[in-house]
Amino acid sequence: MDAVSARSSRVVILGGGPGGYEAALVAAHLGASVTVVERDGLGGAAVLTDCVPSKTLISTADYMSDFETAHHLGVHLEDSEGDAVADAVADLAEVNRRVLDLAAAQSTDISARLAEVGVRVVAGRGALTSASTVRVESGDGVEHLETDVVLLATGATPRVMDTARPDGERILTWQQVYDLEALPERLVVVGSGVTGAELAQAYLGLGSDVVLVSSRDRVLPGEDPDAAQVIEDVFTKRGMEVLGRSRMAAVERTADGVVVRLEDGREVAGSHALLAVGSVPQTRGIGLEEVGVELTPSGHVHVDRVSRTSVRGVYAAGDCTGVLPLASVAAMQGRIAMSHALGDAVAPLDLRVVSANIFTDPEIATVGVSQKDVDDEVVDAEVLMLPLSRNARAKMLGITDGFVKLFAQKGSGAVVGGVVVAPRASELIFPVTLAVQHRLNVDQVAATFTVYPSLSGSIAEAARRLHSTD
Ligand SMILES: Cc1cc2nc3c(=O)[nH]c(=O)nc-3n(C[C@H](O)[C@H](O)[C@H](O)COP(=O)(O)OP(=O)(O)OC[C@H]3O[C@@H](n4cnc5c(N)ncnc54)[C@H](O)[C@@H]3O)c2cc1C
Ligand SMILES: NC(=O)c1ccc[n+]([C@@H]2O[C@H](COP(=O)([O-])OP(=O)(O)OC[C@H]3O[C@@H](n4cnc5c(N)ncnc54)[C@H](O)[C@@H]3O)[C@@H](O)[C@H]2O)c1
Repeated sequence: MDAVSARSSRVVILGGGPGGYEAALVAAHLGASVTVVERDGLGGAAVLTDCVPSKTLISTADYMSDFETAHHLGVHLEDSEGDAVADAVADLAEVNRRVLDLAAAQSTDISARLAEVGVRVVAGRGALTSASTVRVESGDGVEHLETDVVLLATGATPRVMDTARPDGERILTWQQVYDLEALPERLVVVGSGVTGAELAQAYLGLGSDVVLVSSRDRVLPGEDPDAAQVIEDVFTKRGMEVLGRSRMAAVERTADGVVVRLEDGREVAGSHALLAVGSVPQTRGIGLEEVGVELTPSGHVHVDRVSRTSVRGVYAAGDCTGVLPLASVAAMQGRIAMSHALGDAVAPLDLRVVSANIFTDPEIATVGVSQKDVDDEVVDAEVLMLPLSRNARAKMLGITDGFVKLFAQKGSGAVVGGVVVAPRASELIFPVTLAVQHRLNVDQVAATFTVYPSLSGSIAEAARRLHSTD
């Protein structure tokens, strides 16, 4: 499609999360007439209930943990009488108000940006009636939108088990915790994936007693094993009870709280339970199968690397595709879809260069190939891991847990991946991402100046130690 036809094209996007709204911006920029149909609010689950709220909550928990480590740096907190102050106290109602206000403000900013570029937003639930017609049900009735291009960006929703039904009061999904007025006394978090690990540590930092029910051998299965070990050690060191190899069978209300029944018969009592047992894509009941859009056995929309579905003119992006459930990937898939559909230059999605971060304390940031790829001999790489405890800046900052790990291709020395476990690892991973994306070798990274003293000095040092003398 040339630029003229892009200008006369109509695009309808189902879902206003990062997959949907980033695509809308690109399509509007290319001159298309764009409508976003959104059921719950612009920004999607990412902004309203998942990514943004959890990271805002974690910011408060991180701030609180600084008080705990203050004495290591020679700081003692006293009240006006000169008596030692034992604890900082989080007012959860206030914290949650801040979380929800910030999410709402972010959603408003997205609305303003879409309005600025002329995108029409329809509040309602959309469904396909053909590859070129979308039916929208809203408070105002039913509308049928004719279109040339459809983008499905309907996201995912928390998985609910029949034996553990959330009630919004004591048994909660991660989307329901922001209505709590007081801190749970004893929170049982079920599921030790990224969502469970991040929120378990957040509530521990805020002052709850936390039990983490993990069905696997260790927390954060699927992540770098060295990084996951550091995080599990930090969890237990700070007083979290981690129950490994413990699969939840059911969660029930009791007179004054909840009981989590494990498959092996054990019971874990708590004041509240937080279910973090995964998500399901929102792809059912919206006409996809009827129109011929192919779904995978898990219910995700099957897409190729330019976000095409099995039906011409219908694209999909984000968590409904299950490609890699990250806001950044959803946004990239959405942008790629629109560039492809509207005839602009486009490079297919490249997952090898996605950087991701787990917002525990310390954070875990990763990019490129993984330890598993190396162990499984998918990639022939040298691995170098450098603990941060020997870094001068880390000592000054009181950082005891964490490391930098680099993967360098044997022979060429090209940096093909890395892991950083550190406070603000999300910021520190960027130089490694640059190296991976632009195929810099370890000598190029090592020869780049770093500030002294700095945590990033350990990245250059790791590269230096990977220098090959063959
Ligand atoms: C607790 C948690 C924390 C996370 N933290 C991070 C993080 O720190 N960084 C990161 O990169 N990723 C994070 N993620 C992942 C990230 O939130 C998702 O990858 C992202 O939301 C996917 O965006 P999306 O556009 O596909 O879908 P969503 O953000 O889910 O948006 C989809 C939207 O579509 C709407 N919708 C659905 N069906 C219809 C319909 N039929 N008609 C109209 N509208 C519809 C929904 O109402 C929703 O608003 C986190 C996830 C969770 C669960
Ligand atoms: N910081 C971030 O970027 C961030 C944060 C949260 C989520 N995410 C994205 O969302 C994806 C999904 O993460 P998630 O943690 O929500 O889901 P997940 O599916 O990765 O983890 C769910 C965990 O619950 C466990 N589980 C399932 N049933 C159980 C049971 N009955 N008892 C005990 N444990 C049980 C599973 O074994 C699994 O480890 C991540 O891979 C990531 O891409 C990203």
